[in-house]
Amino acid sequence: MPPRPQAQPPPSASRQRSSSDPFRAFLQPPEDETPEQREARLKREEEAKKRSDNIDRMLRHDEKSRRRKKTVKVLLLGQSESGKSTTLKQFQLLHTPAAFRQERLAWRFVIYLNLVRSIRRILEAIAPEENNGLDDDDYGDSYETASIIISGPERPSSSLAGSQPNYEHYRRRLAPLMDLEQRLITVLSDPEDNDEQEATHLPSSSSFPDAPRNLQHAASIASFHAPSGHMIGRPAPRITIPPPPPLSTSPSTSSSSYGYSSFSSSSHGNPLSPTSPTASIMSSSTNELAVRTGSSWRRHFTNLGKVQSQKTPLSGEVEGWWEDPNDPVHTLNRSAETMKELWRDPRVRNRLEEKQIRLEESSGFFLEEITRVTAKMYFPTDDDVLKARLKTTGVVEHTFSLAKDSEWRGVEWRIYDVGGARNQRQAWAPYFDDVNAIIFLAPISAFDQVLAEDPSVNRLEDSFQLWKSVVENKLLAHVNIVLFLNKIDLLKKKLEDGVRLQHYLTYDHPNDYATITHCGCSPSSPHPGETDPTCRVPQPIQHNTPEVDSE
Ligand SMILES: Nc1nc2c(ncn2[C@@H]2O[C@H](COP(=O)(O)OP(=O)(O)OP(=O)(O)O)[C@@H](O)[C@H]2O)c(=O)[nH]1
Ligand SMILES: [Mg+2]
Repeated sequence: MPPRPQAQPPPSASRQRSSSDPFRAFLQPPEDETPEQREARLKREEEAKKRSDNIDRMLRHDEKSRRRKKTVKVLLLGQSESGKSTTLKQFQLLHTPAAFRQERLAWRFVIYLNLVRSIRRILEAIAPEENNGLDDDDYGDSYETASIIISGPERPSSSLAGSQPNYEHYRRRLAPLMDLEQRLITVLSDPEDNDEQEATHLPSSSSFPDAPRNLQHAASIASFHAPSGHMIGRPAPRITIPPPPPLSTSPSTSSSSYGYSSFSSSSHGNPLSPTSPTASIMSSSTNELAVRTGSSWRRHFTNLGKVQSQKTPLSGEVEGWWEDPNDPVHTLNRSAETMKELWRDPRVRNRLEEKQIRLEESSGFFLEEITRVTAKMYFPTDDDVLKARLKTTGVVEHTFSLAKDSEWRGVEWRIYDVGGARNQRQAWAPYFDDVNAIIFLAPISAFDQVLAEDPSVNRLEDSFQLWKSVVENKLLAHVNIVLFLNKIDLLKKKLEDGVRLQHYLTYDHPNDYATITHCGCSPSSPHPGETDPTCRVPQPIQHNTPEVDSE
């Protein structure tokens, strides 16, 4: 009889355990197991353990990747120029700073265009009445930005009232900038782009066109991009929710002096998908330069940045863009002194004040930085990029993770930035179905402004109606909605400058920032007027009320 294996417990003990653990007894080796049988059994057990360990490992891996793939989808909503793209840029700067900085140089042309457009707006404002609007045929409407102010009866007037700025002097000397504007638009627009084919590059600075293109070119780009009249044209009064497009999971890549005054959140989440597969930059002479859905505009910019950043301004070894005689920086540099003279001219300032044009509320930031921005080796700072204005059309997606934050580690954040102009809002609805959170931006400084796309509508009124449509939308009943009251710096400045809220709202309280920001607004009641009947939005002038319709 073969000897029992040493590790074999005595039958009595085995029987004892078996009374409490039936599987144990079942797994016990037979009492008469031979050494060969034992060796084979141990081998089988070892293989089974390996298989089991593999399965465990796979399960652990699946669980990890399941956790890693957890996605939080955030939609940025709000009217045009409310600050959605700026908020997105702030997210990018915070969480993907390397990618943000890689694109900085490419923003140079956008900043130039912002500056040149501000100069054009000033020239339009100081032009003699019969000449007002420069060449209207060429330069389009004058209400392209949010800086249009509703007439208020008591604007402070200056002792310079009546004295005329020397329009002809400025017009002649700044004429090259007016040409440059169109050249910049041409460079930033992509004539090859269409709805079927993404354009993939922008010309480098050396291929900057020498002569301004016919303005119809830019306009035709804009209209070319208008699918069924949706993207361009008069505002759509209602938003109807089309059936959700197929799920898209493709990610695209794409703080500052700004701040938010307060936020309230209401708890009221499924897959989002871009509405248009195409992307590009588009513009027209009558509209702001706009960026379209998707990633290719960023690719344009990144490529442009790469081309130029090979010639780093610090290396001193290779030529920089400033050595290219066709680079727009030279025209800007030559015109810098005249631009500064224009911007500092008290008669000009007075005329802007009379016409209630506040360039600082749109792309006018760079007027304060003319020397730096027009320097030959100008390299945009983070803050410059944050302030640069590029209107969004369609939906732009940005993906990032909070790697260092343990609580959110492994979670993918997807932020969707939409165009906020009225004719862009129909692109929002397909995203309602699958979003986890909405950040709604309301620029509270806009009480004395009208919509660029419809000058009969007060911007604050539009923001309220839009907010109401969003919070009342049934599809968003379970979505976390955060309200950012934005542009508080501009509100403060406006109030300090003596602009009175009561000229625009039914309001009977002191005209100071603290009182105004607390009047009738609370997290539970974000609509002024609900808690204080003396503080409410003015009755709308006849206009198309923006609505988000879930039918
Ligand atoms: N002063 C000030 N300017 C701001 C603030 N937030 C945004 N801006 C500026 O307002 C302008 C419009 O901001 P965007 O972020 O482009 O607005 P948007 O909501 O994306 O607009 P659309 O793309 O047209 O829908 C830009 O020039 C920003 O730099 C703010 O808090 N204060
Ligand atoms: Mg935008």
